Order: sequence, then C-alpha cells, then structure tokens
Amino acid sequence: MLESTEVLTTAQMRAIESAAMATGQATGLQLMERAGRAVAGQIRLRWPKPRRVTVLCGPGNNGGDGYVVARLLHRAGWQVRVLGTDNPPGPDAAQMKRQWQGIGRIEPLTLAVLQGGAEGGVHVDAIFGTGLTRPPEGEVAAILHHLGRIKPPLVAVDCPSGLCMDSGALLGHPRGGGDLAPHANVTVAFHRPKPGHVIGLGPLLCGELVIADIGLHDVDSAPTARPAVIWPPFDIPRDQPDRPPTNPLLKQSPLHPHKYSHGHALILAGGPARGGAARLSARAALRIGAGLVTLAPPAEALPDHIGQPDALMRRAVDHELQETLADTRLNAICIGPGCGIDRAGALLADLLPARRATVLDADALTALSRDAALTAALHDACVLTPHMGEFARLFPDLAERLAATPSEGPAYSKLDAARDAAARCGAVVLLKGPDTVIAAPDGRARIHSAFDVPWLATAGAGDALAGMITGLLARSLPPLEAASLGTLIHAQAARLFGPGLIADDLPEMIPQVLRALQKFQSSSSVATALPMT
Ligand SMILES: NC(=O)C1=CN([C@@H]2O[C@H](COP(=O)(O)OP(=O)(O)OC[C@H]3O[C@@H](n4cnc5c(N)ncnc54)[C@H](O)[C@@H]3O)[C@@H](O)[C@H]2O)[C@@H](O)CC1
Ligand SMILES: [K+]
Repeated sequence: MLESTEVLTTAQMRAIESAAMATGQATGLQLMERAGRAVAGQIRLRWPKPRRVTVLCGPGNNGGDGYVVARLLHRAGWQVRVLGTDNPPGPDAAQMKRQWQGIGRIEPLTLAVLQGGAEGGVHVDAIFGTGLTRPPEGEVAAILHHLGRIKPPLVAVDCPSGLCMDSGALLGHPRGGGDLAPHANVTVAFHRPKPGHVIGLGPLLCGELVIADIGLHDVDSAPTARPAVIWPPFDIPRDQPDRPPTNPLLKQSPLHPHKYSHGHALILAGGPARGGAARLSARAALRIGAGLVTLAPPAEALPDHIGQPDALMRRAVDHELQETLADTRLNAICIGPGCGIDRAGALLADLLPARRATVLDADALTALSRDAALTAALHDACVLTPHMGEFARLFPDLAERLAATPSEGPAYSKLDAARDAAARCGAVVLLKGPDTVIAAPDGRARIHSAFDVPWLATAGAGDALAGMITGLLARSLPPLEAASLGTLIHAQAARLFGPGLIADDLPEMIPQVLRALQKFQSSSSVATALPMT
C-alpha cells in the first residue's frame, strides 16, 4: 500500500521517550535494551555466521546502546572488541556499561587504539546519536574521519556519528561535504525516521535505513509541533490484489462526469520560440487528468504552438488576463515555465488578486523575487516550486541560514527552511531536490525522497512537475495534496522509465503510474489518512 510515515524531530522523539517513561510504559533501561537488541538483530541478519566486531561506544545513551550490542553479539558467539569513552555516562548507559564490563574489557576510544587492533570485521558506530550538540573534535573527530576513509562494514546505531539528525548536516562541516564522515552500510534507527535520515547528507551517509520498533507506538505525548510526513518511493508488490479504482484521478465522479467536472487548467506561455517549456507543462496537466487544458501564449507566439497534441486548446493572452479569468471554470493556472520574467510579472499582477489555484514556477518565481507587492499578494491556493537557486532569490535570509556551516545542533534544515518560507509567504512551498520538501503555511510538511532517480535532474523536468501539479489542482486537490501527489507521480514516472529519461518522457509515463496507483487506495484517502495534526 502507498504509505506515509511520520518523521519526528529529535525533540519530538525525546518527548515520546519521556512520556513512555513517565507513564510507566517502559523504563529507559528497557528502551535501551530493545534498541541494542534491534541493532544486534540486524547485524546477525546480515552476517549470520559469528565473526569479529568492533563496537565504538560514546559518552551518552547511544554508547549505552553500543554496550548492549556488544553483550548480545558476544552471547551469540561473536568475537567482540569494545572501545569506549571513560566519562561516567547517565544511569542507564552506566548500567549497560557495567554489564559489559562483567564480560569483557573496554579499551580507550582513540584512533591509535582503533588502528592497533586486527583489521576487518564489522564496526558498530555507537558514538553519538540524537544528543550530538556540537561538532566532534580531537580523538573522536579523528576516529570519524578514519571510519569515513577505511569503509569497513559499518553499522550505525541511530545515525552515523556527527550527522545532525534534525537536518542531515554534519556539524562543523560545510553543507554538502560528507567525504570524511562515516558512511554506514546500515543504520538502525528507532521508532521513526528523523529528518536527518532523509534529507541533506542523511541518505548518503546512512546506507540502508532500518527503523526498529522499540515499543513506543502506543505512547501519546503532547505534540511540540506538527510532525512532517515522508512519502517514500512507492513499491508496488507484484502480488497486490486489484482493488476498486477509488483514486480521485480515476474514479468516475460525479455521477455524470464531463470534462468541466475534471477542471480546466490554463498554462500561461511565453513569447516566440520559447514555448517548449509551457507545452511540456500543458502535456503533463492533460495526462494527469485535467478535463481541459488551455495553453495561453501572447498572440505573436500562437503560431509556434500548432501541432500535437490536438487535445490541447490554444488561446492568445496578451494583457487581457482578467478577461480570460472571468471564465470561472478556469480553476488552475500555471505560470512561469518559458513565460519570460517581464510577462510573468505583468500577468501575476492580474492573476494573484483573482485568488485562483496557481502554480508559480521558473520565471514567475524570479518575477516574484523582484517585486515585493507580488509576493505580498500570494495566497494559500498558490504553490511555489523553487529549486534552491530560486529559493535563495525569494528568501535570501533563509537560504543563507541553510547554507551556513552548522556549528551546533539541531542545525537549521531544509524542512525548517521550507516551513519558514511557507509561513512567511502564506503559500505552499515545494523546495525541489532529491530530497524535495513541501510545506504549507500552517506547518504541515511532506518530504519526498528521490535520491534513487538521479536521472530526474534533466532539462524540463521542473516544467513537467509544474504541469502535473496544475493538473491535480484542476482536479480540485488541495494545494498541499496536489504538490505532494504531483511530486510522487513525477518521481515515479522517472523511476519507471529509468536512465536515459528526457523531460518529454515524463508526461508519457503518467498513464503507467496512474494505472499502478489505481491498485491502491485513493490518493485522497492516502492524503486524509496522513497523520497531520
Ligand atoms: N532516550 C532514550 O530513552 C533512548 C535513547 N536511545 C539512544 O540514546 C541516544 C541519545 O542519547 P543521548 O541523549 O545520551 O545522546 P548521545 O548518546 O547521542 O550523546 C550525548 C552525549 O555526548 C555529548 N556530546 C554531544 N556532542 C558532543 C561532541 N561533539 N563531542 C563530545 N561529546 C559530545 C553530550 O554532552 C552527551 O554527553 C539515541 O540516539 C539512541 O541511540 C535508545 O537507547 C533508545 C532509548
Ligand atoms: K551513532
């Protein structure tokens, strides 16, 4: 089934753990035992035959998990070596440390000691987890660099150490520079993914991400903020039984559907010889199911658009947009792809006061960044789809915070930036990338991870995405849902096509993606099933 997962910040995770302990549902020691058991279990699953393992234990509870892993693997016949810090950890970790000391010794956690041992074997990184507050220094930093270089089979407890689990940034490193950090083969995290597992460097450094159940599902905690939601790449099991097509894009509704009941999208195109981008958007809007799509270039560019597809209507719009919008059946507008910055700015001045559902992309975003009055006219039926460069022009202060080398945790994240931008401009903001983050002004947010489809970074892919979202808006999906489902269908189209994709292929893959979606619950029921409050 197409499932969403809540993503919890480290503060939200701590609140849940505290609530579990306060209500007597679990003790800290029990949670630590379960966490360590989950990691040891994943290790034994991957390497069923006992071998050598080096467990690196840090000063906090992450280290406590490490001592549990060491004990359980020793019990399973593994040859265990433990390196640990000599500070007195908290009571739970201290208890786990004592239990290990009843079995074996703890060598100092230094690079020289680590390098002095026999090479090879599995390494377990239990140095820092959610409690990382500052950049690693000294011996620990040297060990983390070493782990980044030698790349033994590495299993990370909760996260590769040094990674800020709220942002996917490496504390103390310029953003994006992950060369010297541990690259885990497997990361075993607890209860729910954290933002840092799925955005920034997280997907690169975590390797395979396993979310282990440590018995916190029934715990209620006072929410500190809305959790974000991740829509993973959707895998469609081959043996999925057919279900009735309840997807709103596919079901026959209302009783006697006609083209207008599926909406009418208007794609505003640009001047002569620059219509390709808008045609891509229009094609995507048609394919995703808008009942009607009209492409609207200025009159002088109308001849450029003769030809396929015949289903596409054309209408010249020079300056008379208000006149065009008098037709209230035009319920979704796309402005930006190939539009030209000046034309986009002029049209937006008429368009935004009409408060129609609107996707603003490319040149429309640049026009916005040049005119504060336009930005002030944005409203909650708008979806902005900036890539990072466009985002920096629109929200320079947020982009600057996001680009700064983080010196303390939790670091400012792409999720924070998208949420702040959406709250500031009062519209849905879809911040593109392999880790696309979509945020609504009220704090709801979605993360869509598409690190597995690098070939989606191709000219025109954004134009197709803008068209897909416009088509879904025409089908009356609310802006956050249209942006989220559009992102999902866009990435899945690329995934199904595979390498070699060009943007023209994306609209053509939509029917295949929709057929697959047809087998699942309706996207609107997926959307409403999302835990968003
Ligand atoms: N809280 C709980 O109930 C549970 C926690 N669990 C584990 O506990 C972890 C969180 O434990 P903690 O909150 O103790 O945090 P960590 O174990 O991640 O580390 C915190 C310790 O490291 C120190 N520290 C932070 N940054 C440092 C730096 N750059 N250099 C040197 N020292 C630094 C802190 O002062 C603190 O002593 C989770 O990631 C998870 O692995 C699990 O056992 C499940 C249950
Ligand atoms: K760790």
